[in-house]
Amino acid sequence: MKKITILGATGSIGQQTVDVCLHHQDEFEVVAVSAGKNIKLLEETIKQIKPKVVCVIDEKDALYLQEKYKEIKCVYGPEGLDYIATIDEVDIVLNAIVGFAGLLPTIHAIEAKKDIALANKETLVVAGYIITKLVKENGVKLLPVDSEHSAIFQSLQGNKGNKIKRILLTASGGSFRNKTREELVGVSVEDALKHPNWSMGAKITIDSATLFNKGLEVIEAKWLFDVDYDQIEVLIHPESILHSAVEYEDTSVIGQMGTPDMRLAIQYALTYPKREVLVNGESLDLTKIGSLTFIKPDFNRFHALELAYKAGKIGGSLPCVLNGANEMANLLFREGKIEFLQIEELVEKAMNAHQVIQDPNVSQLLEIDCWARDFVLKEINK
Ligand SMILES: NC(=O)C1=CN([C@@H]2O[C@H](COP(=O)(O)OP(=O)(O)OC[C@H]3O[C@@H](n4cnc5c(N)ncnc54)[C@H](OP(=O)(O)O)[C@@H]3O)[C@@H](O)[C@H]2O)C=CC1
Ligand SMILES: CC(=O)[C@@H](O)[C@H](O)COP(=O)(O)O
Ligand SMILES: [Mn+2]
Repeated sequence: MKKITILGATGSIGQQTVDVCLHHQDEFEVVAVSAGKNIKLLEETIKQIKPKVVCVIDEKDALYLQEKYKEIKCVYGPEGLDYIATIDEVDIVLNAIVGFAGLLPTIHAIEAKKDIALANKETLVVAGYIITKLVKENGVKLLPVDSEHSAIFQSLQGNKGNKIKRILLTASGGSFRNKTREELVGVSVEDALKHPNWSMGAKITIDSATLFNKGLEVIEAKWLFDVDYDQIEVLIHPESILHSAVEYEDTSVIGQMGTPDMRLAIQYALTYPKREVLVNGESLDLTKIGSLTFIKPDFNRFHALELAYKAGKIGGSLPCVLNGANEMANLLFREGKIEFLQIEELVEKAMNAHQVIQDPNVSQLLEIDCWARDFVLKEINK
């Protein structure tokens, strides 16, 4: 029986993880779950999976839950997250928290020698050099959940010792993939939230539309697979069927295809190296799809992608600035306070205003993240 903590259990990935675990109750026991503020969904989740421990953001929610569910231990805040990320009996922590908030629990879980199934890509973007070092030192597994990185990971199986020539990282192009840059002026939040192929949380859906999601994934791939940035090629692939691929030295390209269903990537991270039945999984019918399209992204149209390559190549504290500024700008757009194209403008301004620090430690990263968010807020209030 594998014992699991799910961080961010009330989110899109979190709920799909719950679904996977419910379908494999003979194999997985969910010991602990965390939520943010969605207490109603957390209560439904508690009834389904009966965890021993739950964590929420606010003390008042923890007190409410503790009163109602006396058999469960209810904790809260950053200390609560650290607690459930490090419970003795837990084998693997699936981190599906959105944003920078996922960093510290990942670090603490690794230090407590837990394997990590990582959906929270922001962890690797801001602290890839710290995380990969900790993973080695603590002898734990870091298993990708992000669909592209799961595809790459799957394409690497059976090829130990063979050098990667290139990674082909596919991108749907997001909600506005058919619009020119001029047509992006004045686009609505509602339209930006309509992803063509995936149903996901709001932040990542906006990131897909700006292509910051793909930019974050480029940096995520660099750390997960130990490649140089010029070995990572992004391809716009509107059908989202080839989830990514690896080219080897002999020019053979091995990829992973499937219908867009995150439960596969989640399940593979939890059952690796075994493959199991994906309950209600839809088989891919290539004859229905007919043809697959691949287009080289134009950096002028998808400027966010260019910014992410720049941040990744310069490295140090710059990816943390890109991430923090993007998180704030993404939120301001969703709140109707800025225009869509201002997201990348604000991120670029923050990057330009920042004095890069090489190898920042965790407390420096916390400060830099705050600085980048404040910078964006000050810019829009000028
Ligand atoms: N959704 C997808 O298909 C994919 C997502 N990912 C990545 O997975 C991560 C999660 O994405 P997704 O599931 O879409 O996001 P959601 O917004 O749907 O869920 C986020 C989860 O994190 C919780 N949360 C939010 N803020 C905090 C905080 N400050 N402290 C603690 N918990 C918090 C939320 O709680 P609550 O809602 O209760 O407030 C919720 O449980 C992201 O990093 C994303 O990039 C990667 C690939 C695909
Ligand atoms: C499902 C998943 O992994 C997302 O990160 C997805 O990749 C988003 O689609 P885009 O390719 O549009 O960014
Ligand atoms: Mn992805």
